[in-house]
Amino acid sequence: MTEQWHQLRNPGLVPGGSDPAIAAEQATRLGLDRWRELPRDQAPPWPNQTEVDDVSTVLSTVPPIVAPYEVDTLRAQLADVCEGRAFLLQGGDCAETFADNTEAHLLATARTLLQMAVVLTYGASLPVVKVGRIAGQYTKPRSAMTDALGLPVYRGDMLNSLEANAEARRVDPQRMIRAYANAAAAMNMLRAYLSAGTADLRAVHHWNKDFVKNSPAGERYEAIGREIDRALAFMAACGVDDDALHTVTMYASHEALALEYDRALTRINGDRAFGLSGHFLWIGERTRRLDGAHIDYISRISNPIGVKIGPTTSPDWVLEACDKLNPDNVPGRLTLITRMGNQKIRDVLPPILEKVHGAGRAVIWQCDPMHGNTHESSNGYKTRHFDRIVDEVLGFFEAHRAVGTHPGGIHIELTGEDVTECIGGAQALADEHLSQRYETACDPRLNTQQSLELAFLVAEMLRH
Ligand SMILES: O=C[C@H](O)[C@H](O)COP(=O)(O)O
Ligand SMILES: C=C(OP(=O)(O)O)C(=O)O
Ligand SMILES: [Mn+2]
Repeated sequence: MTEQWHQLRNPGLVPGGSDPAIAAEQATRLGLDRWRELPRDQAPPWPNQTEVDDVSTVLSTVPPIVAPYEVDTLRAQLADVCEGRAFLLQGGDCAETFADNTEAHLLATARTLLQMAVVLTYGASLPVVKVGRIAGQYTKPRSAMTDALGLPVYRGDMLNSLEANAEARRVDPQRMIRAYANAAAAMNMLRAYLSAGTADLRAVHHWNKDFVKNSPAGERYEAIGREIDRALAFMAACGVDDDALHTVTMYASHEALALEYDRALTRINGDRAFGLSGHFLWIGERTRRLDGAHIDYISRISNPIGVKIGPTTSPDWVLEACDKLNPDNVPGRLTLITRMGNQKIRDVLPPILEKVHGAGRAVIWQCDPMHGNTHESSNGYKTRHFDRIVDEVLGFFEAHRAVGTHPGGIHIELTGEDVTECIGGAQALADEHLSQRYETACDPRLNTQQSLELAFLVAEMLRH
């Protein structure tokens, strides 16, 4: 067993790793707390700093949610995405909640992602790296500080409660402990199920065949379904019975917004810091100022990281972000998640791609077709139209084709349940259906059928 193996799997065994004085000195050297002095958008209105510090102390000694070697493995797989040899599928709830952190909900999300991944693998003829918005997606940046009732806005279960009264909306530091416990339990369950045959490729394809059979738009997807069938039969005939067909790795990601939480779950390994609250952490559109706290924190951890970029992003800003977040130009380190809106992507994205590609920067380009396409329905629901979502992905592919860059992946808000939150799709959901099952704690998600339909459409785009 090599020294390196030991260090990666046993952070506590790193010489000095469990000594608080040495850990503090290393943290200072790595600048892990510099963010505390910087401007910070969307800072939680903590009622009591002493309580935040006490909770942080507790979280700084617990076993982390993920392990450093997993984080490094994901970074290596994302290097393949960056270099055009793989595709990245990321998805899950906009806001996970403690109440919905159930076996059924987690498995439904995982199952939907796996179903989408099989279709995309076939469409791209490339491996698909699977990352959930899962096991820790418990914070939300908001556009307004109060809601329609005049109450302090809901900021995600890690910070306050969705319940509509002033006391529930008070930000409570103890919720970080509950978030940790929920994330740890979710990660534990996912690891167990996904390594135990639940994710068997044939079973997943079988679920997809059910979708094709039952979807009103099934005919359109039948051809791809049949081709996958043939490919599986061919592999079986050749005697391929690899572990890869039976087990799956799903990585966990969330927005790094409550920096106290992510910092407390940061561990030092050798001379590197790892944010071990999740494998992949991203910074949102509302908190990406380059001189701000969020960008500073994330610049100092070794994880693969993402930054959302909206329609006002300039090519120069992106180059500066690359300098700051990936100065060594390591492939797989930085994912830029474009969320421009279907009406803007074709204008805003190409000049960014040209500049960044021209400068030789290693970047994964991922399309979030959700956050630029939100509107209010005629009956007052926050919703998204399936056609606009598909059109933004199409615009993303067109831009990459024109510039010659790799459309690396998609980032989707979805659930494996039959909710009615986004309109359109083969089920033809319309405004009047939204009230039937509108369950999201924040943004509208694609339901199972809409998610699979999107996967089939993206597979078609990948093939042509
Ligand atoms: O998930 C993203 C943001 O948190 C969300 O879109 C903000 O929603 P709001 O505009 O309702 O605050
Ligand atoms: C907050 C989110 O997105 P954005 O930062 O792109 O608005 C999100 O992904 O839920
Ligand atoms: Mn969202």
